[in-house]
Amino acid sequence: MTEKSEIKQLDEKQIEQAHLDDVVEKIKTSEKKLKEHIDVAEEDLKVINDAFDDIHVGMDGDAISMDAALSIHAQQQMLDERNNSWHQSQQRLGVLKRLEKTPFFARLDFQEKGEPKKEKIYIGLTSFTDKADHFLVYDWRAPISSIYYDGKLGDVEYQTPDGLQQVELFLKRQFLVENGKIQAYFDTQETIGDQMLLEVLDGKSSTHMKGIVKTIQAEQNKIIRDTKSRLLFVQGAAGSGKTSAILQRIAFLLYRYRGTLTSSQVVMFSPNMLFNDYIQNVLPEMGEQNMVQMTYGQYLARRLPNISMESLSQRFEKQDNPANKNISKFVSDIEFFKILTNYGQLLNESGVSFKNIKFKGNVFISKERIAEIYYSFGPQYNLGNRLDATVERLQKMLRRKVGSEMRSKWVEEQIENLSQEQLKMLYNTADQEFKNGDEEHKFLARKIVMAAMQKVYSQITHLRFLSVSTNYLNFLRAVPKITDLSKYGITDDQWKAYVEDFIEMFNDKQISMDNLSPYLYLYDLVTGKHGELDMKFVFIDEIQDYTPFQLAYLKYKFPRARYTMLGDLNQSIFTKKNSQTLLSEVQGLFDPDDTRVVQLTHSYRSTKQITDYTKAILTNGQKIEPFNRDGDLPNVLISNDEAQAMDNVVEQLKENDQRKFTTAIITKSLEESKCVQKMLLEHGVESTWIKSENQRLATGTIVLPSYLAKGLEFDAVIMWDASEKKFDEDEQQLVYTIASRAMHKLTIIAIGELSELLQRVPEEYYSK
Ligand SMILES: Nc1ncnc2c1ncn2[C@@H]1O[C@H](COP(=O)(O)OP(=O)(O)OP(=O)(O)O)[C@@H](O)[C@H]1O
Repeated sequence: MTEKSEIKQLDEKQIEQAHLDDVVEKIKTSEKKLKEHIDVAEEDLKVINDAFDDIHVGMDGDAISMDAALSIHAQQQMLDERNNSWHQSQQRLGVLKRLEKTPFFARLDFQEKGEPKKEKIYIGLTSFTDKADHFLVYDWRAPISSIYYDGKLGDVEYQTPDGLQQVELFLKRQFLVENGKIQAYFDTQETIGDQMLLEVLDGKSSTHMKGIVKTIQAEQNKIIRDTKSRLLFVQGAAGSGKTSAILQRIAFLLYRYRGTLTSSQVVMFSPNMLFNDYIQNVLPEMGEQNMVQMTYGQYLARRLPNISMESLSQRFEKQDNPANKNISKFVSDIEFFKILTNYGQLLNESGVSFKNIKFKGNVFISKERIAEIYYSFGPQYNLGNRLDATVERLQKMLRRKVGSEMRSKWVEEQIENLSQEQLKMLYNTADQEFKNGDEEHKFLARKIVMAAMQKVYSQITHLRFLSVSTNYLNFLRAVPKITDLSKYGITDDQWKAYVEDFIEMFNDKQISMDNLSPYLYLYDLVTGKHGELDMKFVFIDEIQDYTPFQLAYLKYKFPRARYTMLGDLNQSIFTKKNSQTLLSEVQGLFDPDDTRVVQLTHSYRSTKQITDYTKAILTNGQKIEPFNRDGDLPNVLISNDEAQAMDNVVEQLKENDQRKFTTAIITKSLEESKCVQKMLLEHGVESTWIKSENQRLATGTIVLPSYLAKGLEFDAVIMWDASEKKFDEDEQQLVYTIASRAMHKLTIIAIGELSELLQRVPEEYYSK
């Protein structure tokens, strides 16, 4: 830089700083007003609450006058309103506090086509006005802000709710602001300058994910602002910012559809609960509420509270023989979903199984009778209303039985044996009078029968007469008759064994992941449950670990939602699926005109050296472009035995600690992670063993199995035991997933010979 331009920069920086100071002042004024507002609201709340207490005190006994009831209602309404307003003000105050530290991170100078004047705007985390329509800061999600993320200088356009708008862009300036001070600024020609991104990416990892508003890349911006697609399918390399982008997308949607979309209408399915914890701060930091968040397993499991399903580690460590693999593939595919859907239609004519309804140990309404009733309704009925009509009929039958049951022996006996205490309980009032003994007898008999029948009544309403498991079993048994299993490389005997397996597990109150979704789908079909119509956006992260059946089922459960599915077909660690087929199967569920597929190819997480190395692990992977950030070559440490390998780990940890890197030691299995943590302790090294997804990430060194590392990242990763024969050829994607968690430093530990999967990485990509 010449001396002159340096001075110019200095002046310019001072001018920008003065402007920033001015904005901060105004933000502070606004905060002050808001605080006053909050104080008043709190005072009001206190007054209303006190008044509430007075009303309660004024009530005598449990009888409550109409006036009091009305008054309570009015107070409650007021309370709710004030509470809401208090809550909103608090939230806004939180956002302003953050804005105060970094009021804006970018400036745009432009002129709209057809407008006489040039404009200058600043962009920040949220909009800020000091008077009506006078924007000192524009929200990063405002339509105009879009050109900051994807426009070059010159003629550019951006999408507004009314259509495309054209502008000429003269200046795009980025600011690095810390605690209200501009540290540096860059004027960039293209999209977000690499310089700024480099600053951000060079930072350290943490136990919680960070937002990326300041440096959203053009390719990510497309995903974030998409409002058209019914299915937005994002394939992105490890570390390409898929998760980051969708969290920004959720924030964008909540902004764009403010007033019609609430955070409870957005659901995100994530790979495990550890990951949920990892990302939970991103939205609140942008002043938005978190969406509904769960794992697919959790979503299903809550419907079968008494049955335990396969855990992540069981799923991961299951050793499948070839026959099981074929069956697993068959029951996971769309074809199987269709078979089940068609089977559901056949059930409208015959085949649904029921259980006897019992009363006092005897069959009260037999299953055959129930089936007769169920199929007595004409073909215009579907499964759902057929069941409703049956319930109604059964309840009617129950009511009709009351009379005859009242005359039965057990009732007689019970009345005779009633104690005074019990009698009192049965009477409506303590001094209830009857015309004669007969009337009293009848009264008591009815009471007793009704009480006993209440249980049956609720069994009927809760559909206990429907045998869900038998119906599922019937279906499984019918499969060989419906389709030719040999087409899928499955013999009849193998299928029989699969069915037997289901029975055995079910008797043990367990169900496999393969059976779980079809089981619930059949249940939904029979009970006629339609999905959750109110859900507007569904996000599915790590899509490669879902089966097509599961995705089809989710689509059935959220029929009106728009879907964003993201994944890295290079990281299928559960399904080991051929990536392209998954994509085409998913696309088959949606209208092609409403589908958009986006590829993110740049990998931001890791240094160029690490990305080059991990990329070389994949033999036929998706496209990956490293981001040009410099670091060490990955180091591969090969030792003769376990003790030496452990020494290597300890040495590496020391070095990482010195460089202030947080290290994760990632092992293949859960068992190994346990051993490693124990051995570390024997060496006097403290670490946290993450053994279940219900834990939280800890600071300091952690040890965890591969399948829990999904979606996470760490300054440094030590891959424990990439020895020969440790990984099968089809576990390439698993090795890739482990290695690609590293941001700044990757170390591979092996004993004896290095795994074949890593031997093919060219030598120039690592140091030995
Ligand atoms: N535009 C960006 N600006 C700054 N940092 C970014 C950007 N995009 C991604 N990153 C960073 O890159 C890292 C990886 O992002 P993220 O975890 O979202 O990727 P991913 O595609 O979900 O990865 P994976 O599939 O490996 O789990 C994170 O540290 C994230 O903050």
